[in-house]
Amino acid sequence: MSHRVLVEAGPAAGVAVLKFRNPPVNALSLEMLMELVISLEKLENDKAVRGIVITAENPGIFLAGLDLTEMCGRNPAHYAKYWEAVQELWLRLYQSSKVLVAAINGACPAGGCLASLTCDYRVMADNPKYTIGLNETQLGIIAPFWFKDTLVNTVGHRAAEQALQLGTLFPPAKALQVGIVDQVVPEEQLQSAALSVMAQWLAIPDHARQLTKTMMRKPTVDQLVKQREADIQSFVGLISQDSIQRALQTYLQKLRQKKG
Ligand SMILES: CCCCC/C=C\C/C=C\CC/C=C/CC(=O)SCCNC(=O)CCNC(=O)[C@H](O)C(C)(C)COP(=O)(O)OP(=O)(O)OC[C@H]1O[C@@H](n2cnc3c(N)ncnc32)[C@H](O)[C@@H]1OP(=O)(O)O
Repeated sequence: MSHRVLVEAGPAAGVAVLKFRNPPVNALSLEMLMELVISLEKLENDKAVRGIVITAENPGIFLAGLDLTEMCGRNPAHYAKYWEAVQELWLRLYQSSKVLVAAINGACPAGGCLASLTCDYRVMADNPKYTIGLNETQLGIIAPFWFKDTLVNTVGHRAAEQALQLGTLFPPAKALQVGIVDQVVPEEQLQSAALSVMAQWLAIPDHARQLTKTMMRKPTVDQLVKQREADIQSFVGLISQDSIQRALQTYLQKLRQKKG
C-alpha cells in the first residue's frame, strides 16, 4: 500500500493517473522514490494500461526535486543507497513502454524537472508562480551527466548549456519558448489538455511507438547503465565534500528562514 503515490484509473480507457502526495512539498525522499518505482513497475506490467498521466495530487508543487535532507549530514552508505534509488526511478521512467504525459501543476525544480523530462510530453499550467528547470548550480551542486543528457535531448545543446550553467527556473511562457515544456494551458484546463494529448499519442499503434521511443532513448540510457556504480561513487564523493555539505545546509536554512 503506497502512501506517497496515488494511482487512479483515468477517465479514458487504458489511461492511469499517477499522483504525487508527499507533503509538504513532494520532495523525492528515499521512501517516495521506492514507492514510485513499485507503482511504476505495477503499471508497466499492467497490459490494460497504455498511458499514464503524471501530476501532483495538490496543485502548487509538482515535485520539489530530490529531498535535500537525504543529501545532508548522512553517511556514505546512505548517499549510495539514495543515489541508486534516484537512478532506478529515472531508468524506469525514461524507458517506460507506456505513453507518459506530465501535467505540471506546480513548482518543478531540479529532480522534479528531470522526472517531467522523462515523460513523452509536458503540459504546464499557466501560473506565473510555477517554474521549471534544472537549478542545481544555484544550490552549488552539479547536474549529473544523465540529467544533462535528458535536458539536451529535449531542448538541444545550446539551450541546455545556458539553462544548466545559470540554473534557470523558467516560468511557463519562457519554458514553452525554450522547449522544456510542450504546451501551456490555463490551470483549470490542465487535466483535460493532458488527456487530450494522451488520446493523440494512443492513436499510434503501441509497438511502432514503443520501438521508436527505445531507438531514440537507448543511447542515453546505455550511458548510465554501463557506469551506474561509477556514477554512484561520483555522487557519494561529491556530496560528502565539506564545501558541498555547507552549500546545501545554507540553501536549506534559506528555505526555512523564508517563512520567518
Ligand atoms: C564532474 C563530476 C560530476 C559528478 C556528479 C555527480 C553527482 C552530482 C551531485 C549532486 C546532484 C544532486 C542533484 C540534485 C537535484 C535536486 O533535485 S536538489 C533539490 C532542488 N530543489 C529545490 O531547489 C527546491 C527547493 N524548494 C523550493 O524552492 C520551495 O520549497 C518550493 C518547492 C517552491 C515550495 O515553496 P513553499 O513556499 O510552498 O514551501 P517552503 O519553501 O516553505 O518549504 C516547505 C518545507 O519544505 C522544505 N523543503 C522544500 N524543498 C525541499 C527539498 N527539495 N528537500 C527537502 N525539504 C524541502 C522546506 O525547507 C520547508 O521546511 P520547513 O521549514 O522545515 O517546514
